Amino acid sequence: MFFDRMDSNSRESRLIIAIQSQSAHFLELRGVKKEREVARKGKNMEWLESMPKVELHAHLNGSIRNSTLLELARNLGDEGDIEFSEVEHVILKDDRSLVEVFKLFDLIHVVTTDHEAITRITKEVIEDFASENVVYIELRTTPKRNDKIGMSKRSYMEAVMQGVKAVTTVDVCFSPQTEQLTSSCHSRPIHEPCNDDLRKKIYVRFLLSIDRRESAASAMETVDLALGMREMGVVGIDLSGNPTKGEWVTFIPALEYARKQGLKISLHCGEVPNRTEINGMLDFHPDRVGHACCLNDAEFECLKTLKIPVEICLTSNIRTGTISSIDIHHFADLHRDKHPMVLCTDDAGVFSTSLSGEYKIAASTFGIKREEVYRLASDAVHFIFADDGVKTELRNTFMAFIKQNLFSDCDH
Ligand SMILES: CC(C)=CCNc1ncnc2c1ncn2[C@@H]1O[C@H](COP(=O)(O)O)[C@@H](O)[C@H]1O
Ligand SMILES: [Zn+2]
Repeated sequence: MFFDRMDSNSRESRLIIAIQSQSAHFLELRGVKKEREVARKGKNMEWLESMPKVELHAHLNGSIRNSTLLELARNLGDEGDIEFSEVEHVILKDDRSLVEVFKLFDLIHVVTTDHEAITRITKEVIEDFASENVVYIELRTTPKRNDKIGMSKRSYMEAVMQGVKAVTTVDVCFSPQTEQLTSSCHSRPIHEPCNDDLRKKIYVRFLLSIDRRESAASAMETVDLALGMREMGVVGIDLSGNPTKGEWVTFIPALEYARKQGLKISLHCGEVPNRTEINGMLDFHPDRVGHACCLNDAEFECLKTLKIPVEICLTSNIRTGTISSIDIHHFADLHRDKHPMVLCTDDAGVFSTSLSGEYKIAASTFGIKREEVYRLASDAVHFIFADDGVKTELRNTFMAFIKQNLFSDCDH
């Protein structure tokens, strides 16, 4: 009953879906075997947990804890709003195709889209990332309107901000304005892993997402909202959603307006082999792209020439079959060419992963040495959308960590 919105409306999208589901079984088997291998190799890599990390591609609702999702669904079931037994297996299923992932998102949104739930999810997601030493995160979320419960895009975002303020287990710096004044922000160094007595600290910034199913006017509303929330840490706009729906050209006016007003732009690019769209997006020259999986040789060369930083989401790509096997992932090519890129989770809850886990997979699959992993993690600071003050502090954090861990006995 939640899946009505998932109908595929074009011949092209039906074809893509058919191809992907045909190969899904084979890929799943291959994927599971590979994942086990990677987990075995990555066993002694706890140091990745304590390494400071920067997360630049995390969808708020995709990062929800499984336990929270189940609890919220059960509550709605108790109130008679949904049939819990119908949705439980959808939540608990582990391997999902691209189509199934978007079905799950529709379900997640039914369960999470009220102010209280959004506040809770935001708080938990920030705490979870901070607990694995993520020191800077750009969380992205799609502001939603639901007239039935009096939710506007603005009140949705206010609920998100309440969640940021509700975090108690770590220090959160989220507003460029108040950061200058708050003693716990710029004046105090970020938690050093060798000193567990210090409270952890995390910088939080937001990208507002435009869902590909939205209209041009609705996208413009999101951009206006983002512009009005810059003092609350909104730094950019993301275009995301089911890549077989909608057309990216619909959103060009809103994205151009956002850019003109000083917001940064990240686009989900090349999740499916849509040549016109991939080329259009590269021509637009966004500040970053997510995924960049289905680029042909010429497009890949163009990406490299333009030096557009790529948000790489290994587990997401493998789980959804966007990339058939981890060892042919374009991470290796980009890494070899020193192309700007950053490892990210995409949807840590939906894909049961973590940022440390993504580094673990990259290090063990592609044989990257510890010093090189440190470089990869610290280079991410170049591509963040926050201001230079934050960049400087993050650079110092990484330098201190690397010094301590390469030249001392602090045991990790
Ligand atoms: C199947 C597949 C390739 C998934 C992985 N990558 C994704 N691609 C495009 N949009 C996404 C992806 N993961 C999450 N989203 C977007 O983020 C939303 C969830 O977070 P939020 O409600 O914006 O807080 C989803 O509904 C979707 O619009
Ligand atoms: Zn994404």
